[in-house]
Amino acid sequence: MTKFGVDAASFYVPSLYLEIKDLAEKRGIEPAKLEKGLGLHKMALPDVHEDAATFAAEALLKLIKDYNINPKEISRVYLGTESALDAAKPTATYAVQMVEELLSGEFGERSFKNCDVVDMTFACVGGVDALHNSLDFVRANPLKKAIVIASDYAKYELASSGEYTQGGGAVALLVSANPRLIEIDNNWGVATESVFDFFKPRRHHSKSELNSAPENYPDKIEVFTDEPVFDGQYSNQCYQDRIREAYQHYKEQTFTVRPYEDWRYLIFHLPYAFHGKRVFTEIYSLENHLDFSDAEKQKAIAKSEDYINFINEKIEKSQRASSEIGNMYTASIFMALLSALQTSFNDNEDLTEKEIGFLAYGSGSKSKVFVGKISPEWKSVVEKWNVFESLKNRLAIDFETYEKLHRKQLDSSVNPNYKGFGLTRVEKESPVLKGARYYSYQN
Ligand SMILES: CC(=O)CC(=O)SCCNC(=O)CCNC(=O)[C@H](O)C(C)(C)COP(=O)(O)OP(=O)(O)OC[C@H]1O[C@@H](n2cnc3c(N)ncnc32)[C@H](O)[C@@H]1OP(=O)(O)O
Repeated sequence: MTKFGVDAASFYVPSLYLEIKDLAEKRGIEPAKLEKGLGLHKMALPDVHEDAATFAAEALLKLIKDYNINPKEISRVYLGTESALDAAKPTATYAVQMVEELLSGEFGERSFKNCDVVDMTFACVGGVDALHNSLDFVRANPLKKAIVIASDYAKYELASSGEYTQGGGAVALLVSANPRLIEIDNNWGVATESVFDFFKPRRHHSKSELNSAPENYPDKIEVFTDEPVFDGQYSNQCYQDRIREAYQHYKEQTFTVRPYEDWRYLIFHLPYAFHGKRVFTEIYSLENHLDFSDAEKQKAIAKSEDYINFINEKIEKSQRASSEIGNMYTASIFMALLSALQTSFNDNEDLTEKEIGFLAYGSGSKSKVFVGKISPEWKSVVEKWNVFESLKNRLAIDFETYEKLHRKQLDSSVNPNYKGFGLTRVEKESPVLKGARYYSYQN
């Protein structure tokens, strides 16, 4: 029987970061809470010229180059994002155009001309929705290939309780038959409930509240902001509830008992590095008939030797990249996979035929639980990544620069050696092009 899944993968993380201890010091937070309590070390930040479209374009370009893909062979580019730049024109169109123009010498003009391009939005689970959809597509059309991109900038209000869980970047996946990285099984546990744990409504702002309102804006305007309305502890609870329900749904469909025991890695959506291990205690307790009825008992389970051994074996390696990057919203779950596989690769572990369990979550809210099996050729895909080496080649910025970047008060790139895709201009004058975004590539 033909197998379907992820044939290749690439990622992009912006070159700037802020040390979490610098943020902790300025905000009067104990660094140990962030480092040892939540697993945070560095927070990736977009430079002045970067956004979710340039992140996506960088990951797409890398995928095409590293795995010798001809864009004309790609039938779909589906982008999961909750950092869309426009409420009508998909961010994916900007990313595809950037790559098309850069590669026109090699592949001719409009190499994605016959490609179906669209964005999918459901908070952090939108990338998994794009993957699910693209897998259905290749299962129905086994000779065709799709690219899924997950790209986001996780931005929170300055000095809010979300500020230390910021981050950003993108992951791109090639989806096809006979995949070289991981085959994805077609059983999906799903759980949905409409809640307000984290969302980005249209909000009324007065001009003075906005960092970058143009001169001629009316005093009260309605805008999408890139900073969410959220309730942190409630969002943790919604995440825990949805993954429990989706995991249960997965079990009902697959007639499995304690499936997580067969999974080499548990790959979670990670809003911060330690989130997966903090919330999985409930499923672990249910599966092992442990008393989870009050906070004290829950703490005891989290601190038990059995649970700590379980984390060290099945979760810890997936957290490592997150500690260095922070939240990537839609891309976080895929980066957790890259982190685990890169670590196994570096440790010379043979993962062939090993099962990987995925527990995805998007606020608002939905979870999907699904399983993959590592392909025999997985190392030929992973050898292109160098996840941890590439994260070492970034530039630390100071707290003052971070605040200015956040407030959009800077005009030129912070990284003096910046190269790659960048926003060059947003049209302000022409009535028929007002708001149009123009990008270029800097060598
Ligand atoms: C947004 C998405 O991407 C979608 C989702 O996943 S929703 C779920 C996550 N929600 C978010 O990320 C929303 C934005 N972020 C936030 O709201 C908040 O940053 C947060 C909810 C993630 C964390 O909230 P918080 O109140 O700062 O932290 P809190 O939940 O109390 O946890 C602190 C941890 O540090 C530990 N800690 C505190 N001080 C410590 C110290 N000195 N040394 C070691 N550990 C310490 C605490 O014990 C606690 O860990 P345990 O519960 O495991 O013991």
